[in-house]
This record gives sequence, C-alpha cells and structure tokens, in this order.
Amino acid sequence: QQLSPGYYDASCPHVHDTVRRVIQEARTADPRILASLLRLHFHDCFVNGCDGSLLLDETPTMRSEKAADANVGSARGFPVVDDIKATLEHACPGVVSCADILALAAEISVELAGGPYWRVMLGRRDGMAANFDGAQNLPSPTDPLDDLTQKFADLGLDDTDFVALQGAHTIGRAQCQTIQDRLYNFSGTGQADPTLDPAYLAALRRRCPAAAAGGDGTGLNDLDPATPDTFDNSYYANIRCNRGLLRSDQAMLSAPEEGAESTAPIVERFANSQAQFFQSFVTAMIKMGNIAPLTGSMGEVRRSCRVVN
Ligand code: HEM
Ligand SMILES: [Ca+2]
Ligand SMILES: [Ca+2]
Repeated sequence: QQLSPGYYDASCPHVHDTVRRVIQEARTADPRILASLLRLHFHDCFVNGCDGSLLLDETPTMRSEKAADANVGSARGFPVVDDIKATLEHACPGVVSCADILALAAEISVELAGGPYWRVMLGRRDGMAANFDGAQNLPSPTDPLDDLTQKFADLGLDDTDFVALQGAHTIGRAQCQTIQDRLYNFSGTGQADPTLDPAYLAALRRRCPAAAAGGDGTGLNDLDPATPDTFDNSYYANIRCNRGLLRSDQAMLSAPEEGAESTAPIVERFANSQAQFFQSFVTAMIKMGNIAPLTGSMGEVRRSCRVVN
C-alpha cells in the first residue's frame, strides 16, 4: 500500500487547514516554531521511518527517542503537536496519525516561512515503539562528510537530497554547545576551525563565550545569519563564503573520500538558483517522508501522540 495526497479526503477533509490554523496560532507567540516542527519530521523519519516514534514519551519499559543526544534539550514543538492532535481528534476522532501530522506540519512550516509548497503524501500509521539507540545514530554536526552522506544514502537519499535537505537550516537556531569546538578548540588544536570566516567567527565568539569564561552553551545562534526566519537559498550563499554555522553545514564543501563525489557543485548550484533548490528540496522531502511508512493495518492511529493506544 502506498501513501497518497488525498488519503483523508473523505475521512477528514479539512486536515490541512486545521493543522495550518494551529501552527499559525502557535507562531504568533513563537516564530521559531516553524523551524522546530520541520526538524521533528526529519528526526522522526530517520529513526524507524516516519512512524511518529519520536513523539512517544519515556515509559518504565521503553527509552524514548526524546532522551537521545540529538533531541534532549533540543527537539522542541511537542506541545504544538499535542494541540494539533487534540484539534484533529475533535474534528475527526481516531483518523489522522501522528506521523502524518509531522509530515503536514513540516510542509506547512516551510510554506509559511516563504518556502515552496507541495502536496504532502499521507496515509502513514503510527508505530508502537520508540528506538533510543536508533536516535543516538542520527546525523551529528561532528560527523565527517562521508559519514553524513552515508547516513542519508542508507535511507535512499542521494547526495542531491542530502544537500537540499540540509537547506532546512535556512531557518531556525542552534545552541552554542553545537559549535563550541569550532570556536575554541577545533579537533583538539586549541584554535578555531580554520574554515570559519574571521568576522563570522568573531561574532559567534561574542555570542558564545568559552566555558572558562562562563559560557553555558545554551545561547542561540541563527543557522542562517543572513535571513534567519525566511526559507530561501541564502543558506548556500553563506556556506560559499565560509559562514556555515555547524561543522556539518560547512562540511558540504570539504573534500570527499577517495572515489566519492564532491557535494560542492550542488551547493554552488543551489546558491545560484533558488528555484533549483526549492525543486530539489520538495523532491527530497517527499522521499524522506516515504521512509518505511506503516500502511494498511500495520501500527495504529494513536489517540495521543505521546503514548501507544
Ligand atoms: C547533516 C544532517 C544534519 C545535522 C548534523 C543537523 C544538526 C542540527 C543541529 C545540531 C541543530 C541545532 C540543535 C540545537 O542546538 O538544539 C539543528 C537544527 C535544525 N535542523 Fe538540522 N541537522 C541536519 C539535517 C537537517 C535536516 C535534514 C532537516 C530538515 C529537513 C533539519 C532541520 C533543522 C532545523 C529546522 C533546525 C532548527 C530547529 C529549531 O530552531 O528549533 N536538519 N540541526
Ligand atoms: Ca520514526
Ligand atoms: Ca534563510
């Protein structure tokens, strides 16, 4: 069985508008919520496929994905997902899965931030378990380029998908702790990452004081210093002038292992053409949304996204 854009046409015809309305409301108090929701879909799909596993709370017998390094103190937006779910349970009880809510919320967030529109494939069902170990294996900002591209390739996402999906960092924030080594002690050298633009480095050091100077690592930085809240292609222009925030962002320009293709030409292409970035981003989001979905009678439609029924 396959996903389809019209999956809820009969059972919950206003699902897209409903999700959109709740996000619009949340956004007035918290503009960052668009970025946070987009990230949740990624972190869900990369662990056990797009099955809502990320949303499950810890139980005495099951470690949550929320407790994994990439998510703890970092993944946010869960109360908004709860609000969306509650609104949909009121309108169409027991119909819309939490996995589909994340897919819809990602698309709507991109669109509201000024990015492309696409018809979201729907019909995923929710999984019955979280996978803490899987979440520990999410791509990390300290992974070298080849590990990053391999983690995407393992899920059927090629280098173009990888570069396009990283473009999600055209919106949102990252905590100082994710870049502290780049600013003060790159690869144990006691120096800054030499690939960082000097003016950008100086600005980041002001925002993120060293631990010895009292920095606690929780300060926030724009992932895209040029247009932090707009979904556009300036993320790639930043990388071209060594203003990628995370090491994993800038890594797209680093030399690949022998025999592997360079991702630099794709960065260049997206920096030069927002239309090509948008087109590849949509393709890649639909591919990512198709990772190992539960369909038919597999899994369930959760009543609360935090617990199995
Ligand atoms: C190479 C793979 C990736 C790595 C290593 C990575 C890493 C990170 C890190 C470290 C943060 C900051 C978290 C924090 O400080 O709390 C972040 C934020 C973010 N990531 Fe990624 N990411 C990757 C790919 C993606 C993809 C594929 C998407 C979505 C399609 C995405 C969307 C986001 C967004 C929107 C934010 C900002 C969230 C917010 O402001 O709440 N990332 N990412
Ligand atoms: Ca999942
Ligand atoms: Ca931007």
